[in-house]
Amino acid sequence: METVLARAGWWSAALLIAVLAAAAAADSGFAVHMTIIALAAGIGLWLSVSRVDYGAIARGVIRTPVDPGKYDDDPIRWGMIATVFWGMAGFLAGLFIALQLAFPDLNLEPYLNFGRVRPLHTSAVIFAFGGNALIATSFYVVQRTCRARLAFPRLARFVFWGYQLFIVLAATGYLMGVTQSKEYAEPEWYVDWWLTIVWVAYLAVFVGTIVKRSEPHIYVANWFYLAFILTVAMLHIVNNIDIPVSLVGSRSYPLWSGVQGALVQWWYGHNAVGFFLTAGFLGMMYYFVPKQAERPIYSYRLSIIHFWSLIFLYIWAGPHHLHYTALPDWAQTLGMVFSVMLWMPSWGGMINGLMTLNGAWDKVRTDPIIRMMVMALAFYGMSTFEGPMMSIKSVNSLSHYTDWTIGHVHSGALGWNGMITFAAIYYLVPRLWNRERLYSLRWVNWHFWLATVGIVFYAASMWVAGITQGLMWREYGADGYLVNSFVETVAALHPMFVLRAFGGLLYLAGAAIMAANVWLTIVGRLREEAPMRQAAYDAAADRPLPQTLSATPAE
Ligand code: HEM
Ligand code: HEM
Ligand SMILES: [Cu+2]
Repeated sequence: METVLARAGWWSAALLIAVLAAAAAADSGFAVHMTIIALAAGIGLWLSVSRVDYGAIARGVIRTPVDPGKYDDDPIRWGMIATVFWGMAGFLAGLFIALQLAFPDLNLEPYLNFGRVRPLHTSAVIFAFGGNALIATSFYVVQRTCRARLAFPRLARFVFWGYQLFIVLAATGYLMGVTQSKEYAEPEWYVDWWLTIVWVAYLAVFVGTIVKRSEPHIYVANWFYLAFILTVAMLHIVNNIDIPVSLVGSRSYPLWSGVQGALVQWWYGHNAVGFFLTAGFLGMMYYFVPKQAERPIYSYRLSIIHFWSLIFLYIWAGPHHLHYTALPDWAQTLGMVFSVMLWMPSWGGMINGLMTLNGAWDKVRTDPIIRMMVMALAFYGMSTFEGPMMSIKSVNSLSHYTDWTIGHVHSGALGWNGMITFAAIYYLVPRLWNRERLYSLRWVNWHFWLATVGIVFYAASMWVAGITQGLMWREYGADGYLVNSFVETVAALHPMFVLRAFGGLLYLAGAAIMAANVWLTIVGRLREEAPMRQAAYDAAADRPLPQTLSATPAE
């Protein structure tokens, strides 16, 4: 009883503060945000005093298995659903802005114009889709590899719900025009503060679980996850130091200004790629690839070298986003040199992942989940070759500001982050819900091909668009004047923008198939289907296998 009262007291206090802040708000964006927080607190209050067991209802809806199991998997199950949901939302927003670039009439002023939906897209895919995938998989992996239940279970639930609140505040803010205009760090100061609290709780749960482990060794995936959590905390705090104009308003001014501001921003932006989109997802790779392939990691020693060299080199490479700017030349060169060196550990990681399949390569033909993992690693390798190349100043003078960068971003994002996440989801969902298998493996294969063809359309059209743009911008006539006006370059890109949107549509369609597959697995349905490549196996049964297939690999 006492705890119910105490909880109701806390929720009421939060509700009261939010209502007062909404009433005193200096601008409408802040008022809307405080109203959202008040609503969240109101729901919390209702849940803590209500006699209806909403938890049981929720568990019924998402068919939580009765057996609680050895590990604390509830927040992971929610995280899987959130990942799929936000993924769909983020891809849809991506498709929408892609269509806006091709057909500008789609700019629906003011709430759905390109300038507002673009950060909605980037935050939805990186932080909502990627972030939920990282939090959920890290909680799964750390428990299994440490043989320990999550430390601080209440805090873990706070991390999940607090993070969703962060996403809602960020997304609604962009649509209302509440932004501090720092790319990938657009939320305003109070949303930043909230994320800091959630993130520290996340760190506490993760480290707490490692501390109470019953397995002496800390598996390498946990090192990558830990580097991701710690570094993102550091980046987030330093990049967001600012002074609010009013404590009840949404505006703020950053502490850093001028070229220092630019450097801090791109130290942040680049390492968000390095630690959010790379180190965290490598944590996923180091657990799920060996698991799905049922092979140990190719070289554990290489994984340690990979880890230390990657984190040491990444942190210096940020200035490659500021070539030919007011940033001192030596700093630009430093960024370039570290970027080129970064190629090596990146490929070390890719090779380590791919070679894990030694002795299991036949699975690429029969297991579409493995196929996705291989494709993810291939795109990881491709984008970490392309990146170092683009960081070379002379290359960057062509590629910078063009769609080449956009193509580079999406071969990493769609190919590497997307594919490895889809594979992890397909691995996890049947296990988390105690299902024999996925609803359909053949649907996974459909997803694989739609996504792959979608990426090819996206990346290829953006390479062409980028190089076209770069060359047209720099073309001088004999008279010394520029040959092309800007609008001519835009017109030249139109077909490429349409092709890119088509690629996005395919990618989204694949994800929709995944959402259906995941849901049907959760509700316990199984599609009747023959295993992949059954016909080939049946045929092979009648004749001797080719030499390469029958030979047992040397251990
Ligand atoms: C259906 C899939 C997707 C489509 C159609 C799509 C489309 C787009 C478009 C049109 C832009 C704006 C480009 C510009 O300003 O010229 C963009 C930017 C961006 N997208 Fe996507 N996107 C998709 C998926 C993703 C995913 C899954 C991620 C990350 C995991 C991602 C990350 C980004 C980032 C980081 C940017 C900003 C790039 C920059 O400023 O250089 N996108 N996207
Ligand atoms: C060795 C690894 C990598 C290096 C050295 C690298 C380098 C670069 C360079 C030089 C740019 C263009 C900067 C500009 O001209 O403005 C860039 C942009 C970008 N890269 Fe990479 N890249 C790497 C890997 C990746 C990966 C794996 C991803 C995604 C998963 C990624 C995501 C991005 C994003 C989002 C941008 C656009 C930033 C913006 O302007 O908004 N990069 N990268
Ligand atoms: Cu970078």
